[in-house]
Amino acid sequence: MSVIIETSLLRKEFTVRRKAGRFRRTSTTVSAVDGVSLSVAEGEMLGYIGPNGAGKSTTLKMLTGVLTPSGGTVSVCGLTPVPQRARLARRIGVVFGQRSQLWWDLPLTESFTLLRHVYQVPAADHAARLRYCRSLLDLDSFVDTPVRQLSLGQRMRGELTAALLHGPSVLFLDEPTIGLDVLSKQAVRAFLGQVAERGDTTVVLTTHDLADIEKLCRRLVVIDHGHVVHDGTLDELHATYRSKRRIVADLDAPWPGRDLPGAAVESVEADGYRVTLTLEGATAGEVVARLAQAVPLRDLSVLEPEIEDVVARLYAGASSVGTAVPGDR
Ligand SMILES: Nc1ncnc2c1ncn2[C@@H]1O[C@H](COP(=O)(O)OP(=O)(O)OP(=O)(O)O)[C@@H](O)[C@H]1O
Repeated sequence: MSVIIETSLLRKEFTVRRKAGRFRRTSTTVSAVDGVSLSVAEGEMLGYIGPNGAGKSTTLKMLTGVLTPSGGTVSVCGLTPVPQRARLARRIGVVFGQRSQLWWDLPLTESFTLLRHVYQVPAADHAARLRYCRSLLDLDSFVDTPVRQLSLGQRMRGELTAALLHGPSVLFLDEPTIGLDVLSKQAVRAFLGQVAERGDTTVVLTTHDLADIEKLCRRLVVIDHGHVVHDGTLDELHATYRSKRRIVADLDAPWPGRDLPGAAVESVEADGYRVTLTLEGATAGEVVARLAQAVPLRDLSVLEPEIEDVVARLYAGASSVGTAVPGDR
């Protein structure tokens, strides 16, 4: 697989000037992106996440040629984004939550036709891509409605179509599911899942909705204070942070307060009739068998580690040490 996005020690600093008294101004430098080195292979779907102000949007803006880096190198589709922005625009599609590429007063169909002319897409290619998006994103019921009358979910489906009509090699999505209702979220995720499966478009996705990541992205890059603090699969993230499976058991007698080999008692609730155990080295089956010997069981469930939990711990750890080294935790 060849590399389609590559950054090396990418940096962006902003100078912020503030009034300090009547005539004086002070200026401070904000380091928004501080040495990000990334390599994304063709066809990959990459989740790019981090807490507020971590540097995600600034990175995307440098990758799409909107912002000039302060240092380091960046290459997308073999092009340097800022000086080659016009050529890059033909190779990438962009959906940024705040900005629309649709014409507000026109129906979606007309925006799509205008975009065909902007990008000079051959009619047959345009028609094939539009057919694909119309059916997968279920656009038919609102494709003739002016954009300003669409719901947020409908508009987002239109935005995704608009971003794909010129057949980009890379799609940049900034918070594509933010504020969407459940059905639209599902539609957008299912569609992106299809795009990933086809494997001909590389996708970089930022989101605060970790379910997006869980459903779509095998690889996850976490950024905090401008630094990459994790780059790997979700499973690796769980392994690094030693995420544990848990067993919640409802009991027919109060918990006798015993040690169970291979598990740690996390909490005892409901007057001793509910116990939560964290698996430590033993399988769920082994622990359930030992539990059943210790006390009569009424009901139990095994909980998989929550991505929210592990990411919250990662953010907390990263923030407290500036540049986190997960292995040190
Ligand atoms: N134009 C700008 N001028 C000054 N500071 C900026 C500018 N743009 C971003 N910043 C600062 O750079 C840092 C990174 O911002 P960025 O928008 O990239 O974060 P983010 O991870 O996208 O956050 P969010 O999830 O809140 O959108 C923040 O401290 C932000 O205040």
